[in-house]
Amino acid sequence: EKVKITKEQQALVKSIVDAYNKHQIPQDVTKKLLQEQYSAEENFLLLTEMATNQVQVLVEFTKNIPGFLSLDREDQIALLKGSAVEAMFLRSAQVLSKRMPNGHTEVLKERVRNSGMSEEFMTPMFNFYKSIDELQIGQEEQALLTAVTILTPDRPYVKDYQAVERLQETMLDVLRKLCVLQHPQDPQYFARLLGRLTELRTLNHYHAEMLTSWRMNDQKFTPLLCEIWDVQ
Ligand SMILES: CC(C)c1onc(-c2c(Cl)cccc2Cl)c1COc1ccc2cc(-c3cccc(C(=O)O)c3)sc2c1
Repeated sequence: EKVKITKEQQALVKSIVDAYNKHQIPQDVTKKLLQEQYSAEENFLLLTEMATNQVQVLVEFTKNIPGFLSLDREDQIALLKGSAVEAMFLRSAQVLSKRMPNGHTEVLKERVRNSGMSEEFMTPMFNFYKSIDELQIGQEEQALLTAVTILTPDRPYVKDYQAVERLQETMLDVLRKLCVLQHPQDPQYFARLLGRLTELRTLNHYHAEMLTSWRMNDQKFTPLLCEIWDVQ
C-alpha cells in the first residue's frame, strides 16, 4: 500500500532535523582535531574535549525532541545517561564515514587509533563505523535514529517505561515510513537500521570496560563526563 507521511509526522521530522542541525560542536573546537600535535596523551585529551562538547550538544538536541521535556525529570536524566555513549557513537560514525565535508575523517580515525584504547575495543568500534558507512544514512534518518536511541525505554532507572515507549514508537513510525520512501529499492533498509541500534548496545559494554581500564591508568575525564558515566 502507498506509504503516506502525515502532516504532523512531517512537522515532527522537521523539528528533529532542525534541532539536530542547530546543535553541533562549534567549529573552533572541532578544528583542534586538525591542528594539535599527535601523541597518545594529546589525542586522549582532544577526544575527551570532543566527547564533553558532544554531551552538551546532545543535551540541547534532546530538549528539542517533542515530548521529552514533559517526561518525568529523573527519567529525562536516566535516558540521557543511558544513551550518551550510543548517541556519541552515532555522531562520531557520521564524522568517520565521510558523511561530513569537514576533513576530520582521517584525522579523527588516527587520533582514535592512537589514544591508548585497547585493541579489543577498537575492532568492534571500527566494525560498527564500517557498517554505518555501508548504510549511507541520510541526515533525516541520522537525526531520527539519534532520537530513537535516546528514547530507548529500557535504560537503567527509568520509572515510566510506557511514557518513553510511546515517544519512541512515534519516532520509529515516521523513521520506518521515511526508510520505505527514501530506499524503495531496499525494503529491508529500516530493519538494517534497527540492527545497527542492536550493535550499538553491545558497544556500550565494550565502552564500560574501556572506562574501567582508563580509570586503572588514572586517566582524567571532565566533570560532565564523570557525571554522565558515573566515574570518579
Ligand atoms: C572521553 C573520550 C576519550 C572518549 O571516550 N570514549 C569515547 C568514544 C569513542 Cl572513542 C567512540 C564512540 C563513542 C565514544 Cl563516547 C570518547 C570520544 O568520544 C567522542 C564523542 C563524540 C565525538 C564527536 C566528534 C566530532 C569530530 C569532528 C566533528 C564533529 C562534528 O559534529 O562536527 C564531531 S569526535 C568525538 C569523540
